Amino acid sequence: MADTVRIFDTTLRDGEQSPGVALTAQEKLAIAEQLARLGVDYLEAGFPQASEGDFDAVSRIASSIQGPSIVALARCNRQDIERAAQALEKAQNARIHVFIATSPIHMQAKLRMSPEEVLERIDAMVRLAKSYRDDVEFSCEDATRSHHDFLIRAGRIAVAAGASTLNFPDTVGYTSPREYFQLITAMREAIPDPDVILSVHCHDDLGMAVANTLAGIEAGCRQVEVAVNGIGERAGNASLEEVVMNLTARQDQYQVQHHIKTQEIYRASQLVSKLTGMTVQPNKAIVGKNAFRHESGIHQDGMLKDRSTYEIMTPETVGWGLSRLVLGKHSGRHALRQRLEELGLTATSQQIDQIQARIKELGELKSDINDQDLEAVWQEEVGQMRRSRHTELVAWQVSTGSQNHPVAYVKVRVGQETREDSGSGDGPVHALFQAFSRALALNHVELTAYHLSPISPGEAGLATVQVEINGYDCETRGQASDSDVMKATAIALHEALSYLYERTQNVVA
Ligand SMILES: CC(=O)SCCNC(=O)CCNC(=O)[C@H](O)C(C)(C)COP(=O)(O)OP(=O)(O)OC[C@H]1O[C@@H](n2cnc3c(N)ncnc32)[C@H](O)[C@@H]1OP(=O)(O)O
Ligand SMILES: CC(C)C(=O)C(=O)O
Repeated sequence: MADTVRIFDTTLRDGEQSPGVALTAQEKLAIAEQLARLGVDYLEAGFPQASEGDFDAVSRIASSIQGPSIVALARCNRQDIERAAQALEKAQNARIHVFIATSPIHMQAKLRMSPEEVLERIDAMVRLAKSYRDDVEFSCEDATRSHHDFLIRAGRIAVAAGASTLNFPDTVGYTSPREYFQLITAMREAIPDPDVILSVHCHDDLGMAVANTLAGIEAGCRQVEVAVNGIGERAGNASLEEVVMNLTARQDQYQVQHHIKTQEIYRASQLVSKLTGMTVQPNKAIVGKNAFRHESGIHQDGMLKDRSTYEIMTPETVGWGLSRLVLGKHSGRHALRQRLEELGLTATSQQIDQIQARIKELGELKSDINDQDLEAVWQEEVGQMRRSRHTELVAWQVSTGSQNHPVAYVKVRVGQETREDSGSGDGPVHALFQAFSRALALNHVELTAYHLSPISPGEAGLATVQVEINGYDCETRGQASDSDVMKATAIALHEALSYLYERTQNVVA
């Protein structure tokens, strides 16, 4: 184990701190399931004290996800730690992650605490966390702008109080590989206990997060905190896929093992991108659309003669799965099942029928159904984005143009009853929203956000629509993918509003 680096994924905590990203508990569960398939050792599910939604998401992940140890973040105060412990109650394996800043600027300007007060707080709060969970991690926020002597004192106190992992974050993405190597080396010399794991958590403000993380490993860190697609606060965190593939492709250099099933990387990247709405740049290492594409003649010639002339790893290693079966409207159930299996997705016979019907509809519009399309359909028919089955969308219609005000008509089935209604609005989305609200007799609802993202930019693929609706003391979301943007909009609106309808009728658990 000494030479195994633990992968601590913080996509759902620091990743969700990306400006503009807010995931529902259901979306977090879908990502958590994929992270478990990916094989992360630690899954930081959130910061329970931050909101009821965060608490709920951490609790749901803690009670349903098997495999990784589930982590909850807490400041060095009693309420945060108790809330984290409560959220983790049902987890088989769990860790409380306690942090406080140790740099002069953070202690003086932000915490307004003296260094001695900070040390006392670490001692008391790590002990408190330890009283709830055996596994406690302590992080010195802004470690790379902290004095080494102070970090050593803080680290020793945390270990004496029960922490078994010490994390030294480069919170503001300020350090360099050489400097970070020196910092971690100094910590390892001062705290040589092999049972205490040293950890890195690097931000990308100067584009150095992955390089600094690797320097930390070279200096002896055996835990890395990373996020899928490198998302996170400001410029983001070190990207999971880049760190892991460095360790894999450059085994000769780093000589450490990890537990990641690299074939699950691409799917994790796609899911996170889709649910967060943060698109992956085409030239992004490992998971960008162009990462394994070769354009120029000399490269293509080399590739045809021997792939290793221009590929230091194969796309299959990270799950790009070069599809050997082209899916389309003529595809049968066997081909669908096989491709789903290749993608690691399971479905019952009945679900395969539903997926096939959707694929045939899509195949009428698009000749080449790609894996993203298939996964989007799978998510909606089988996965965590499964549609509500309590109310059914029977029909919808929207009319708009330069000469007429946008109007919409909808027909929904609620139990045995069929309801029809219409609405008008400033635009077609608003008109549909009004029509659904009326049909479901929801008087106090507001459409607060509408996001549209093409899954395959530039291609005739599926567009994903996400809507957010407030009402009845609840904030809910709907999401749907279709090649017809208005159809996706109608399905997403119906999804979110029927959830609210079910709440008002107390059908939702
Ligand atoms: C580096 C990181 O990524 S740290 C994690 C960042 N993540 C988040 O902030 C999650 C989202 N945050 C939130 O929802 C809110 O900030 C909450 C619920 C946590 C706190 O909200 P509020 O009580 O309104 O406080 P606010 O955020 O304005 O200020 C933070 C307070 O925590 C204190 N604090 C900050 N870090 C710590 C810490 N590690 N330990 C103890 N206290 C801390 C600050 O000094 C400030 O205290 P003050 O109110 O006495 O001045
Ligand atoms: C809470 C810690 C680990 C953090 O996110 C940071 O310092 O960036």
